[in-house]
Amino acid sequence: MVVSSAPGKVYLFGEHAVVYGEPAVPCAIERRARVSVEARDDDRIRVHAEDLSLNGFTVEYSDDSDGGPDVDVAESLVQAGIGYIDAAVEQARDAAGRPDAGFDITVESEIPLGAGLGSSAAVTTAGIDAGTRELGVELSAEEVAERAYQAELEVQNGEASRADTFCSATGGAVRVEGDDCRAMDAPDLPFVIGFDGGAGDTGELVAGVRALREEYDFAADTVESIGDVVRSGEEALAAGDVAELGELMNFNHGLLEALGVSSRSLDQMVWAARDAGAHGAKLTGAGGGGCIVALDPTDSTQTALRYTPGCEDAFRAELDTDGVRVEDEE
Ligand SMILES: Nc1ncnc2c1ncn2[C@@H]1O[C@H](COP(=O)(O)OP(=O)(O)O)[C@@H](O)[C@H]1O
Ligand SMILES: C[C@@](O)(CCOP(=O)(O)O)CC(=O)O
Ligand SMILES: [Mg+2]
Repeated sequence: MVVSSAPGKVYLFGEHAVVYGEPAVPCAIERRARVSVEARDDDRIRVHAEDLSLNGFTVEYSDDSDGGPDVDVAESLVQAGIGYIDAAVEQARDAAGRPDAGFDITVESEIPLGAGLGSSAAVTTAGIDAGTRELGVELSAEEVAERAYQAELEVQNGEASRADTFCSATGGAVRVEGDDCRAMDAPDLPFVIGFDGGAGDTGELVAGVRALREEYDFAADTVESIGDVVRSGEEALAAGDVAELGELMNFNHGLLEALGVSSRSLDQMVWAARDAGAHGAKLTGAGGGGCIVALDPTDSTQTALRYTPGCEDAFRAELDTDGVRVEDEE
């Protein structure tokens, strides 16, 4: 049995635009998904995922009953929910040259699902690491990142960047531009996260931006402008200029808003953070609902968010310099 864990992330800058080759800077945070994998004697997969509830049903997914998954919801919903785990299993089988390997899998996560904190990348990355180790294969963080990217690409219908998976695999702050992924020096940043309790569908939101970009030249220009904001953000990061970083985060949020991926509750939380004196605030991840990230070294933003309509939870997040790692091996 092997347990591996991998961190979630916030985007300081660049989500969505990164899908079209612009640079992005995600930062791993100390909230992890843990995946435990135990090889079976047969070729079956059994998944226990406490946090994955579909229409209120907790998922206990197994492919060993003739009637399909062992839950009381439509199979298509289960497949959508379980897609990342399935894709991680395929990657682990492929890496070990064991196409028929069966596993019992348990997923536990501190990362809200579909909220822009990269739960899918963390689960996929930890799953591939634990699955390959259980089969006696040890991959480097970069190899896990590559396979996790292929898995996300498959589940998200060919629409994914390397940003989430590389960040989750290596930890720290990273810079991703197309296939070029590298670690970045970053000062300790005072992240505050606001969560509206909701979720957005990454695949659908990415498809929406693609459609806008194809329909309007100014939407394509907006995507390129996000790239310009990221390049300025890199300079501010190198200079440790937190006030400038905040300004640029505000700008980045405005451009994402223009691309239609914000929501009323995300905007309310962004404004509450700015009113409370945060250096800046923006949505993180695909949007549609979920989380915002603000920079504030004081408690003001967290307190203000707690009283903001639409905000369900507000918490601080520390940069996690650790990427994917083994927690337990028997
Ligand atoms: N704890 C978990 N257990 C099982 N699957 C999970 C878990 N967390 C995330 N996932 C998978 O990731 C999907 C959410 O990913 P996504 O829409 O990309 O949002 P995000 O990556 O921002 O959290 C879920 O629908 C599910 O398939
Ligand atoms: C919108 C996007 O840039 C980030 C999605 O992040 P998340 O899955 O919402 O955490 C898509 C991608 O980079 O694959
Ligand atoms: Mg995701």
